[in-house]
This record gives sequence, C-alpha cells and structure tokens, in this order.
Amino acid sequence: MRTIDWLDGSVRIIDQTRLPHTETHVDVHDVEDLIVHIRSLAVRGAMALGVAGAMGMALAATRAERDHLDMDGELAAAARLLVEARPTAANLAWGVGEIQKVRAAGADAAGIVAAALAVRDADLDANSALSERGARLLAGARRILTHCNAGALAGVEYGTALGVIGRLHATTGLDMVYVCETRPLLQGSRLTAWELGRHGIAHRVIVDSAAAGLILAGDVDAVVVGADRVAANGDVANKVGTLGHALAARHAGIPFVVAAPESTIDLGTPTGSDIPIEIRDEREVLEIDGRRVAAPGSLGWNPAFDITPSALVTAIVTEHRSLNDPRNDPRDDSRHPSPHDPRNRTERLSPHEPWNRTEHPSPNEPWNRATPEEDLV
Ligand SMILES: CSC[C@@H](O)[C@@H](O)C(=O)COP(=O)(O)O
Repeated sequence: MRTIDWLDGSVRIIDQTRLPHTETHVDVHDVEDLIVHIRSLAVRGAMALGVAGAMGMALAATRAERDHLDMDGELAAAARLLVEARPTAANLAWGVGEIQKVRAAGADAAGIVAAALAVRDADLDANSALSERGARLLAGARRILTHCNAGALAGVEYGTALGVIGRLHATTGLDMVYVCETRPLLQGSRLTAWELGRHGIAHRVIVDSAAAGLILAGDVDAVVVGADRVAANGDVANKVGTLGHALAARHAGIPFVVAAPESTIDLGTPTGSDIPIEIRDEREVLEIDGRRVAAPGSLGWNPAFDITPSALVTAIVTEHRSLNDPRNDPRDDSRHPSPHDPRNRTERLSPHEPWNRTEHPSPNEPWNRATPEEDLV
C-alpha cells in the first residue's frame, strides 16, 4: 500500500479523511486539486506532504509543457500555493524546493517527474533506516505512547514513529502501544490504530488528556512521536498535544524521542518560535462529523501544531544520526528532580520547592494569601 504515488501522469493518494471505514484511492490530475486534498488532510503527515509538494510541481510542469505555458511562471505559482497550503510541515516546502533545484539546473517536465519520483523513493529508504536506529535506541522499552499518526500514512509506505514501534514489535517485542486519539481530527484513533491493527500490534486508544496520568503512573516506558519541523536549535513542531506528553515524560523521567527524516530539519528556522503554526478552521473543534457540539455562540481556537522545546527532547532520530543532547537525558535525575520519583523524595526536601509548600505555609507566599480575585490576573 502506498499512501501517495505517481501513476500515468497523475498523483494517486489514499483519501485519509475516509479511513478507517473506507479505503479509497483518488487520482489527482492538477496541482489546484492536489492543494484541495492537502488542505482537507486527504493527504497529510510530514513526509507524505514532502512527496505531495514534489509531485504537485510535477503536475504543474507536465501541464505547462502540454499546454505550451510559461514553465517557470507556472512552477513559481504552484510552489507558492503548495507551500501556503500547510505552512508548518518543513517537508512540503522541502519537496517543492527539490524540484526548484532541478528546474534551475535545466530539467524539463520529464526531468521534473523523475526528480519527484526520486523524492518518493528517498522517503522509503530514510524511514526504514531511521526506524532501525530508533528501535536500537529504545531496545527494552515495552510500553510506548505515541501521538497523531507518524505511520505509513504519513509517508509513502513506511512510517517514522510507527516505524520505530514496528521494529520494536518485530525485534524485542512490545506489550502495549498507547495511541492518543489526537483531537480534533483523530489521526490517532482513526489512522494510527488502523495501522497498528493491520500489523497485529497490541494497542489501546486513549483520550489525549489521559496521557499525562498514564505516564506519571509509571505505565509508559517511552514516548515516540514524529515531527513536522525541527528548528535549528532542536525545537520540534508536531501535532498539537505533543508538548504535554513531553512535559509529562520529563516529569516521569522517561525518554521522549522524535523520529523524523533529515528533510524535516530546517536549519533556516532558528528556533521553535520562528516556526509558523497552522491555524485551522474552528469548526474542526466545535463540531463532530459536521454537527455542532459546542454551546451556541462559543468561538473555537484550532492550532494544528505545538512546539516542544529541545530541552524536553531526549533524542531526535534521523536516517543518518541520533541527535541526543546528554543534558536532556531523562535518567539524569540530578538535572530533572521529580517529586514523584521515589529516588528523589528524601534528598530533595526543601521549603523552596513547590511540592513542599504545605509543610511550610507562609502568609508571604502568594499562594497562601487571601487575595481578592481581581489581584489574580
Ligand atoms: C510525519 S509524522 C509527524 C507529523 O507529520 C504528524 O505527527 C503530524 O503532526 C501530522 O499532522 P497532520 O495535521 O495530520 O498532517
């Protein structure tokens, strides 16, 4: 099964909006139509978007040649529209950029199609290599939590975070994968659970807000997610909700690992706060299946991604390397004392630490003051 492919001059995608109940393929014949499918998330996930970017450019190039249009003008317009369609995922702009490079070197439409196919094939190799590396890094972890869908559906035929999980399942074995349902569009419960089921990997779907409790209860050995963009300083943009899992993982002292190809690393973006966050239609939050569930008149806010600071990331695993800052090793509890970690309880009693506050009530501490409500804001 390929999530996205090139077939007789058009782009064939699995329509992910209809999964898991209906498995349909759609043939997309022009770049404008492809952009509609990118925006609706019929094709989604960082690596699949990279391939879609390259293939969208190939659609524009073949039409320009067939209809005797200005090839460079058509490609420039297509590039702009493609990149704007999903601004957070670095891979989309990267896939478009790969085609712009071959065009600048003189490629015609056939050369551009060949370059788009090379982007597709490189994705397969990269994801399989990084999955091996990630599984080696996490050998022994038997209970994994993941968020969103970083599986084959987010790439061409092989996932990143789910690639790591698949390798762990096949090598050292896994007891359970906890799949966060991933509000509001449910990529976890619809897509990740579907992929894990097809591979016979034991999993449970949980609501996103159950994750922190599960992690702090000691029921998760590692969190593994994909990424939509990694900034030059190691900050990671991924599906909204990822940051909460990273905070919980740090608090519990378990690894938080990001599996992503090199094409997701964007050295042109200095830090996470420079990454544009896609804000999607509020109706995705306020409605379920097109039916309003939120109270009448309430407004929504729907950022599709959040930023996990590099300080919370144990390792970023790519096809070439494992970028792990030893300062972020969650097992180093001298750097990351957690009141819930029994190893830390006796040595770390201090009245200045917030978890000891009740033993040292003081009227001078703001949380003990009988403060009028208006002072709290
Ligand atoms: C390639 S997997 C990593 C991410 O792309 C994935 O976790 C994610 O956030 C996808 O978001 P989506 O909005 O479904 O495209």
